[in-house]
Amino acid sequence: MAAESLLKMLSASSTTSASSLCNFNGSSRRPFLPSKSQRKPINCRKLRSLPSPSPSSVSEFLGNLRLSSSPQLSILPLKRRKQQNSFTVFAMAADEGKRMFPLKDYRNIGIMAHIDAGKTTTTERILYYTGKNYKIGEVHEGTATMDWMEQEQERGITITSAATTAVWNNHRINIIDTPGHVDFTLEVERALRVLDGAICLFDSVAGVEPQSETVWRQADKYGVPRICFVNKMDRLGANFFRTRDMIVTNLGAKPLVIQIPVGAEDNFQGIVDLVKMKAVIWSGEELGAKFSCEDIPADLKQIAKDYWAQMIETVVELDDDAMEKYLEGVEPDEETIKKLIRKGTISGNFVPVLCGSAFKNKGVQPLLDAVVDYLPSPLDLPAMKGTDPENPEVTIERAADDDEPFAGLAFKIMSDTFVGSLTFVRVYAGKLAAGSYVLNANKGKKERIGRLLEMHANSREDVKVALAGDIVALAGLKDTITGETLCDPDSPIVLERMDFPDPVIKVAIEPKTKADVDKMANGLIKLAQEDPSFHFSRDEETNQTVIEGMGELHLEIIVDRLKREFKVEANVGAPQVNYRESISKVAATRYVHKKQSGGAGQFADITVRFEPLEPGSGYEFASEIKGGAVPKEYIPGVMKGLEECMSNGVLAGFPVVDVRAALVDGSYHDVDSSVLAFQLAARGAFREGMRKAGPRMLEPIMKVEVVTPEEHLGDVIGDLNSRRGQINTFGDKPGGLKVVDALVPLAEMFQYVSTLRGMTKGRASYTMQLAKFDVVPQHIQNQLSAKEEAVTA
Ligand SMILES: Nc1nc2c(ncn2[C@@H]2O[C@H](COP(=O)(O)OP(=O)(O)OP(=O)(O)O)[C@@H](O)[C@H]2O)c(=O)[nH]1
Repeated sequence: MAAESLLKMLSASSTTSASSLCNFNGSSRRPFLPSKSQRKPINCRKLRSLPSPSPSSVSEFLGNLRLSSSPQLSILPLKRRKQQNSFTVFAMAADEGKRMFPLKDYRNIGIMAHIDAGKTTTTERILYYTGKNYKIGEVHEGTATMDWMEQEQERGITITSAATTAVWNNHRINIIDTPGHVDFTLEVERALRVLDGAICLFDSVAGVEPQSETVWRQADKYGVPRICFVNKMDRLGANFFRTRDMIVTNLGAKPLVIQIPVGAEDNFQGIVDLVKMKAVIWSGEELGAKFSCEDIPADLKQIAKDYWAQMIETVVELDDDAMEKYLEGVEPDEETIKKLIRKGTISGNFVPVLCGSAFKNKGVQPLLDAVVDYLPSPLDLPAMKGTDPENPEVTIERAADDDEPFAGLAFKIMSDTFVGSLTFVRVYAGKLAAGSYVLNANKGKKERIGRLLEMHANSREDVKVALAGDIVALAGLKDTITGETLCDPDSPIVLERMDFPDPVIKVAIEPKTKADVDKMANGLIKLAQEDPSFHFSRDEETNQTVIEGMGELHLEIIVDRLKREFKVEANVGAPQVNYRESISKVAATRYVHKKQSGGAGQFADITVRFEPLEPGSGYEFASEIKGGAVPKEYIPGVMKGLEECMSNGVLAGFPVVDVRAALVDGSYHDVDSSVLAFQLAARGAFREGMRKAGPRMLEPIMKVEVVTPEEHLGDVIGDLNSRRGQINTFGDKPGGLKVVDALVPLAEMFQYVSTLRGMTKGRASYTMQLAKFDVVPQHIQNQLSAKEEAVTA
């Protein structure tokens, strides 16, 4: 929101319904005071009197005004006239490029959860309590301006945007969006790549669910420090302690219980804060409901003591001094406990566990306090690593510091109604200025930064400069796609790339009319730019366009977006599995490419050894030539020839994976040899060598979890067996439900949703995710090869 419009809005307001929300940290939320050198008064308005300017309501009112505005602005109370019950407010803006929030007060976080665990509800509550975006709307009831209406309209977008900024206790919290559905695992992956810490949300009835396990492992992979929030404590069947146990058994993690619930289900009232050894009890369920800090209820005193002791014994282990004192009978004070919880969380020793009910507005403020207290700032994490684009062997580091050369990572591209397409960038080091040129280090191309936008809870704002630690959306980039590095052209660096999973499913798609042909091509290019797990290509044999993605839902959404956003009507074929091809043994082959048909001849002689690699290794090429048997200048020809073939296996034309090809020997002719001749020889060597190396087909195997009422259990299992499923475990879920875990080939899972619905009268549900690639049974491999032969004949 522009500073001027914020001030207009402020001066239009006369009262606010300040509820006396006590600050959980004990102190009131004091407005943030920038240092003198950072201040640049842009305007000043005197606000009229507050109805009851008690210290807490004044402080909260000011906090609300400030928090709902941009973090670039600060609202400062300068004068409070006791007799007149009024005070004066200044709005201040930091100079462009100067920090309002020191980097140590930044938190870049994501909220990760299984579908329906309450991520959206919790995020909404966080935005409410940090920005009071809805309250501000109420303040202006009746005085709404067109400006405000526009903001309101935009709110839907900003809330669903890839990142939004909020402020809590003088800390800037950037919240990065992560979806719950497994087809969009990639979205979670790329969010994890750029965030510094995460809240893992669990449904206290269901406990740790399959998608929570997946995102947990992803967070492990990126070493992301986490805190857990056991949500939905108000639901029938809520069980905090069972969820805590599942964090141990299902995730193999070490939970540190720092809160226990007061009551559960209908009677859920609040929490016991074990750090303070106080109960926090909410008096209502509505947004902004009051809470009070009280003594721990008598029936919880013992259990609170036990968990307190567990917590203390765990944290003092991190500090010799604290441990020694504790052994001597001196309990650590609150500050020390918090410091040690923070240390252990950031180093991954344990995960603090909290609880609440986002829906009933209980537990959200302490959760925000925990984000500030325990999750890391960019300064707590190691410097970002990258490589020199000219020399990938050379590692370069960029510390989180405004004075370092600029380096940022594009982690999401999103179409936007207002500015076309937005590229979300995490700035790791240095400064990024609107209107400047940066280098796309992956492509070696310069890009001009048109606009820089900061997304807030209820607004978006043009900023001139983004600083280390910021997450901003850039408008106007032409060539940059997700996962690429933008950097200072004078100090190039390629940051560690994100891993993008390869698509596992594909469908043919055909424009309905000629008019749709160009529109479809344009739409597909844009969608593939946004989403690296979506690919499209032209199948030369069938002359069809093929789109590939992570699941049926993923592709359904792509087709739907083509229709809605790009106005393309298309016919869509049946989904097919993206098989892979690999080999089972080592084989070497010699291939001589020789042609003498008048004019210059062609000669290349190579020996290539093909070796199977570990699953997930992809394809590798190596030259083991000694003594110049194949001159250096011809080796790229061999590499290219082999690489071309790797997308087209010898069995049924599927991509080849987990293979190492080593050029081990060869010979050449002074006149007739050329790069092209070696390229053609490599193709011949591939065809022959792969056949000798025991080629085999691999298929995606899904981990499927079905939750069903007991009476349909038999049908569900019988059906999974008929789909080549391998049942792994059975279990119980609250409410008399049974849970079945199985591994089933993706090829057998198309349209499973409707079969399951029919079989159980809509009472069962399932989730599935890619578990591994496995060898296709011989009879199915034969069928697929025969099909391929028929197409190519
Ligand atoms: N009883 C109860 N219901 C909740 C709570 N939090 C969320 N819900 C409800 O659970 C359902 C799912 O909540 P969402 O916030 O949409 O969950 P989500 O994790 O964002 O879901 P996806 O975006 O689909 O992954 C909604 O009906 C919410 O009202 C809670 O604390 N208690």
